[in-house]
Parts: sequence; C-alpha cells; structure tokens
Amino acid sequence: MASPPNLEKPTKFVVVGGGIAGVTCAEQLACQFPSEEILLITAAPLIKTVTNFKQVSKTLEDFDVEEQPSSVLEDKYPNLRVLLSAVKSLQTKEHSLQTEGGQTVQYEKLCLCSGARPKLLTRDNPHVLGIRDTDSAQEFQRRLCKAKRIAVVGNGGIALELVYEVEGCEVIWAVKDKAIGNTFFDAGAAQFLIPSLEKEKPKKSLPCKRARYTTETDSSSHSPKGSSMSTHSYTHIIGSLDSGEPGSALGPDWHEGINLRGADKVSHRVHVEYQCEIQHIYSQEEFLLSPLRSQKPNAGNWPVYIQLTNGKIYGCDFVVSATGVVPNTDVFLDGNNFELASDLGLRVDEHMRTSEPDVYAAGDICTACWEPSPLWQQMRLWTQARQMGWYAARCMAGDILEEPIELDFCFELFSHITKFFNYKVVLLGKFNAQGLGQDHELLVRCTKGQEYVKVVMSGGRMMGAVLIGETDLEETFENLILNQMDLSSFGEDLLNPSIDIEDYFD
Ligand SMILES: Cc1cc2nc3c(=O)[nH]c(=O)nc-3n(C[C@H](O)[C@H](O)[C@H](O)COP(=O)(O)OP(=O)(O)OC[C@H]3O[C@@H](n4cnc5c(N)ncnc54)[C@H](O)[C@@H]3O)c2cc1C
Ligand SMILES: NC(=O)C1=CN([C@@H]2O[C@H](COP(=O)(O)OP(=O)(O)OC[C@H]3O[C@@H](n4cnc5c(N)ncnc54)[C@H](OP(=O)(O)O)[C@@H]3O)[C@@H](O)[C@H]2O)C=CC1
Repeated sequence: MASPPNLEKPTKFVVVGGGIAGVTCAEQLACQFPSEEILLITAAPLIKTVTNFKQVSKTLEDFDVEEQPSSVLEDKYPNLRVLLSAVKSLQTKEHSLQTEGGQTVQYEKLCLCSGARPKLLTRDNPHVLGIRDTDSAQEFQRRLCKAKRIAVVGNGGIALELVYEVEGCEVIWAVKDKAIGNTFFDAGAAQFLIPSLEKEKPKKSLPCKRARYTTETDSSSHSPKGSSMSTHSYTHIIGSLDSGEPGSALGPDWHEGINLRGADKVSHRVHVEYQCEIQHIYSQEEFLLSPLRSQKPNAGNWPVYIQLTNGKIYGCDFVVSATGVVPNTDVFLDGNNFELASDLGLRVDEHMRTSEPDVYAAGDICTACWEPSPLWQQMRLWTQARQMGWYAARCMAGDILEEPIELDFCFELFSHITKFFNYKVVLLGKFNAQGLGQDHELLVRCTKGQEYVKVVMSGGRMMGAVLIGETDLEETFENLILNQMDLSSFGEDLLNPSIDIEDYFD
C-alpha cells in the first residue's frame, strides 16, 4: 500500500488527468526523476495505461490500453503517488491548486491533461446521449437493449463505429456531408465502405487485443474479474465505478466487450440521411401537440422525434450525439490567463507550454499552436495523447535540467492506424489533402470489398495516403512521404499493383 502523498511541501512535478496523456506524462517523469515524488491528480478512480506498445514503423505505432486502478501505477513506480480527487481551482501565480477533496497542492511544474468531453447537440435533453467514457458507454448499452430505432448524428469516428457495430436496432444516421466519414475519408473511400453497412457482418474470428469494458460494479475490489493483469491477456475485464466524475476517454475496440444489440430482430439496418443537420428535437409530448403530428400521421409513437433540415422527421428511442469533443478548459482554469485556441483547447507551444508559466498541457485538452511540419496535423486521438504526454514530460524535464529539447520526430508526420467497418485503416500525412488547396492530385486504386488505396500528390511528391484493407503499403508510403522524393516519373504506375513499388525504394 503506497503512503499518501506529502502535500506539506511543493511537489516538483504535478500532472492532472488519469487518461493516456496524463498517465504517460507521469510515468515518464517518474522514470526520469526516480528520487523526486511525482503526483498524479485525477477525478475518476480508474486510470488508463498503455501496454504492448509497438513501433510499427518510423511513425506508426500500435498499443493496447488498459483501464486499471491507480494502485497499479503506484506499485510500478515507487515515486509516483496518485491523488483521487477532481481539481476544482488553480492559481498559476501562486503555483497552487485545490481539489474537491479539500487538499491544496503546491507545484513547481504542472501538466494539465484533463481531456475533453462530448460536444453534445444539447445538454438539456435526456434523450440525447454522448459517448466518452466507460460510464457513458454503459448508459448507451443500457438504453440500446430496449431500443428499436436510434438516431446517430455526426460523421466522425464514433458515428462510424456505432453504425457498423449496432445490431438489432434500426439506425437513422444524419450526416452533414455528401459522404460518410468526413473526418477520416473522402467520398471515394466512403463509397468503398458503404456496402459493408448493407451486408451481414462477418463473425469475429480474432480475439480482441484490447482492454474490454463490462458492467461490473464491484467497487470493493477495484480489480479485474476473472482475469490476470498480465499485459498479454486478451481478457482484461475492468469494472466501472460510477463515481459521477468524468472518466478517461474510450478508445480502440471500446465496443468489443459490450453488447451493442437493440430490442429488434433486424441484424443490421442503417439508413443514411445525407447533407442534413438536426433542426429540432421534440419530446413525445411536444410532437403530439404540434401541427407536425397531423402532417406526419405515420410517425409512430416514440420517446423523441428529430426534425432534419431536409424536412424529414423520425421518431426514435434516443439520439446519439457523436458530434465531436470540446476540451475541458472551462472547469477549473478560471481566474488565470490561459490563452485558448478557436476550438477552446489550451494553446501550447513547441515545448507543450501553455501561456501560463510552468504550466504545460497534453492530449485532448490542448491545441498544438506551434508551426507544424507540412505533413502533420493535430487530431484528438489516442496516439497523439500518448505522444504529447510523453513529450510534455521530456519538455518539463528539459526545463528543470536546462537542457535543450527539440520537437519530437512523432510530430513530423501524421499517422494513425485504426479499424472501420472491419477494415484496417491507415492514414498518413495530409491524407485528405488538408491545407493543400487546389495544388494536388489524387491517385486511387480500389478493389471492391478488398482494398482502397489513395495517395495525395503535390508537385510530384507524396503528401498523404489513405490505405484501407490489408494493403501492406504503409511502410513504403510512410518512407516516400517522409523523404519527399520526386515521384513524377512514375505517374500512375505508383499504384500499379503489378509493380512492386518497394523494390524501387529499398
Ligand atoms: C468512443 C471513443 C472511441 C475512440 N476511439 C479512438 C480510436 O479508435 N483511436 C484513437 O486514436 N482515439 C480514439 N478515441 C479518442 C481517444 O480516446 C482520446 O483522444 C484520448 O484518450 C484522449 O486522452 P487524454 O488523456 O487527453 O484525455 P482523457 O482520456 O479524456 O482523460 C482525461 C482525464 O482527466 C481526468 N479529469 C477530468 N477533469 C478533471 C479534473 N477537474 N481534475 C482531475 N482530473 C480530471 C479524467 O478523469 C480523465 O482521467 C476515442 C474516443 C472515444 C470517446
Ligand atoms: N477509430 C478512431 O480513430 C476513432 C476516433 N475517435 C475520436 O474520438 C473523438 C470523438 O469522436 P466524434 O464525436 O466522432 O468526433 P469527430 O470529431 O471524429 O467527428 C465529429 C463529427 O460531427 C460533425 N458535427 C459537429 N457538429 C455537428 C452538428 N451540430 N450537427 C451535425 N454534425 C456535427 C462533425 O462535422 P465537421 O467535421 O464538419 O464539423 C464531424 O463529422 C474524436 O476526437 C475522434 O477522433 C472516436 C472514435 C473512433
């Protein structure tokens, strides 16, 4: 049992937030300063740790994430203490913060990693849900099992995952755009993926590699049920403790361990409404009393109705607002002079420093405001939360030790591996020609049901790529993007499947 943190004297390094960014930052500091006490303060009882980290290529990385009790961290690092309490106020001038539990903590260097929360269509409607942490995923599951029709609004990561995973329930998917998945793909990739929504889902043959979330509620043990804590186990079943505090964000494969089945017999029925937004959400009572009822006599009896900007009305059991996130910058930062970016993230410079002295930030809470590499952009993703947490720790250490720190190589090239509609998806660089204006051309190779390969070229150089399916091209394309070789002479042969492009560049 770890001894409680000593809060009498200032702590050299304090990190706020037990998600990937905060835990990675605290672990890195604990390793680098074994004789200093590192304090991690977090609102929720479970923390997120990275396991099975693999550097797949120069910039692509793959890892599992486990949600664990904080004691695991304290056992691993004797100089790391975890304080389970939400921070409620911060005075940067005094280098001090207060927690909901009444503790005052003095720090020398502070890193804020308190994440983000769903940017919901509305917070006032009990029929509108967001999905962020284990508790909200369980609430979604609880409602889904009784539902026959749900509406999903938004066209990013969560919507893509939900519409594919939900079975036994009709899904009305309202997207603003002409094609699905606008945050990750273009219309071509969307067209490649759409047939997967219309056919039966393949039976899962491979075990899930990630931590699984179940509805265990035994708060006494704080330990995984019926499974070892081995990092190689495929069956980490972790309980959610309904603390009422915001938990850390879910991530890859969050839906693997929970049953996403509705109350109906349909296996997979998704109806996409393109180029529309929600105009109004009516409760059952409002709808029944409104003139719309007589205009739409067949709308049925549902707990909630959505009216879309294309004039259509759908009744449903509930609405999932998968409409992005907003950084947690309004909670305890009042009274200080933090500069915020237009997306409300804490602005950080190339050393992850906020505008307040000795305060750094990493992960979903921050907005990278340095001059980025032409091939990198910030997206609020698990990988970037880990990279930023790790790099912020190095910058904090560099400042204390007065050592120069260069911007880490991971910020040279945007790279993300994920899975949508059961296809492996790799995104590299300016995968959607972000910021390239008209000055680019696209090369595409597509085999229906098998692979979709798109590269973004500008001035004969490869600037980005989308690889869907088992293309085995990620390493070669990563190299081509990083070395910015002139590829004009290849023309369209760059994607010719009968040419082994690797042979030219190895
Ligand atoms: C459903 C879902 C699926 C996702 N899937 C993927 C994916 O497939 N791939 C991917 O790369 N990314 C994915 N993401 C995004 C990814 O999970 C996040 O970008 C990442 O986890 C952010 O980590 P973080 O540490 O910055 O923030 P968080 O994980 O949100 O952690 C914030 C921490 O701060 C704590 N906290 C908050 N307020 C306070 C306070 N006042 N005082 C103290 N502590 C506080 C919270 O308890 C929490 O521990 C997904 C997100 C969601 C919601
Ligand atoms: N596999 C993965 O990598 C996954 C990653 N995630 C991450 O988790 C976080 C949360 O996911 P998610 O909520 O899907 O966020 P995303 O940012 O991925 O997507 C939000 C979507 O909602 C749209 N939107 C925003 N406001 C409205 C509105 N008022 N009406 C209709 N549509 C709207 C956005 O459109 P526009 O862009 O035009 O504003 C965008 O299409 C993100 O950081 C995401 O990257 C989540 C799941 C899987």
